[in-house]
Amino acid sequence: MTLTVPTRKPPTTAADPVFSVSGLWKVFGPKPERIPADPELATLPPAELRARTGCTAAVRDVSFDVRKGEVFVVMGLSGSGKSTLVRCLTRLIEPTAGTISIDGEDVRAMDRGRLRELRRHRAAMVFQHFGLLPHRTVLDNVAYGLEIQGVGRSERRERAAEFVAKVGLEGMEKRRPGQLSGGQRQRVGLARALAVDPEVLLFDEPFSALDPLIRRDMQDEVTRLHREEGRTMVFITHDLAEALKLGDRIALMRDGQVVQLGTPEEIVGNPADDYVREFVRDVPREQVMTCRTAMRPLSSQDAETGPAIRPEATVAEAIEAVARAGQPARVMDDGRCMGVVDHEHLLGVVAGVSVPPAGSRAAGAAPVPEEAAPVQRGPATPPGPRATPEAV
Ligand SMILES: Nc1ncnc2c1ncn2[C@@H]1O[C@H](COP(=O)(O)OP(=O)(O)OP(=O)(O)O)[C@@H](O)[C@H]1O
Repeated sequence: MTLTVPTRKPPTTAADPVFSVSGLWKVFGPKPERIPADPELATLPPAELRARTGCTAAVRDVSFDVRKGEVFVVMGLSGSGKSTLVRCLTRLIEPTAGTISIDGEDVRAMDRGRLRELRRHRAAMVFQHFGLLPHRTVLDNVAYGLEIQGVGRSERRERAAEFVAKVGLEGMEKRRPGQLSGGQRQRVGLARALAVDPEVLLFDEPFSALDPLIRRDMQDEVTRLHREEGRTMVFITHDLAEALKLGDRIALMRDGQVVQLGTPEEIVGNPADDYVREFVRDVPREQVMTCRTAMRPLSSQDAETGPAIRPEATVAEAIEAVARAGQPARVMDDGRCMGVVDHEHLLGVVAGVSVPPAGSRAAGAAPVPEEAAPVQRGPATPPGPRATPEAV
């Protein structure tokens, strides 16, 4: 797996939730309400639940917050419940049980008018097939969402032109969707969603139909827009590399449940169970783990000199700095030395083993494996995408 993860942002710490979801269920099938209400049925494995009740629990007792300004990725294999979960947020699918709020307002209590307002102004969905209007120009397609909102013609054309430029389509305003490539059409859809200035953008696998190069371009575009605008985004994907690249936090789903919710670094560095461990086993750890995790405390034997590196720099960047300098790097935050990254600890992160702090063990002693069982790196059948051997 090749990952082009830029230096990570510091983790989002703002507690402000935009969406707040608690105990959410969506059950498809006859008399769905009885499933969450009955402790015995609620805990049946999916196949048994289907056999006994004819129901599928697409979302099972899920709770999470989406924080202001973060990219929150919902990730999982096909059928794990990602689309159902995200559609429940704006009630494009009606939840069976649980609570959802946006900025503290109860979404399940909203009437039709309020729901329409929610979907048009506050939480716009960007679909895989953008549904562009074929007979309208690029500019008019982008202006369409504003037209629905009742914005006047000259203002909406002005705003649309601004967003056409923002997604890199300047000069193509007069073309029709049929005269654009797949990637350009995606950009039009993105501009249309951005133009209505929603508080949250919900992306449903928007790039999965694109070829890999255009896909990478679009991922970079989303990263850039997010950096420039700080807009809250919920992003569905089944692609682990995409999740790690875009997500501030990732909710990893399996059979309707969130099996782990955390930063990419938490998920790769500290998988919650064997399923997650298997999922992330081929991730190039040095591109996800940061100096914050790899550093050891400063010791009295450390030299006063050496390169300085930020805590959120990736281990890959630290390896380069340490290799160039030929000595450990100091992890600096606001002029303060938080610790040191040396070649031993950096290698420990890459190998997936934890190395005790300098001075706490005899020289030459072996590093301590993270798990009791030896770390296995041989081929297996992971549930997620495979890495190419040369990329690992
Ligand atoms: N309308 C429906 N009626 C019955 N079952 C449904 C319905 N919609 C979804 N499901 C089932 O709910 C489960 C979750 O589906 P969902 O589409 O949310 O998964 P997903 O993770 O988004 O999958 P994909 O990546 O393939 O889109 C699946 O088992 C699916 O078959």
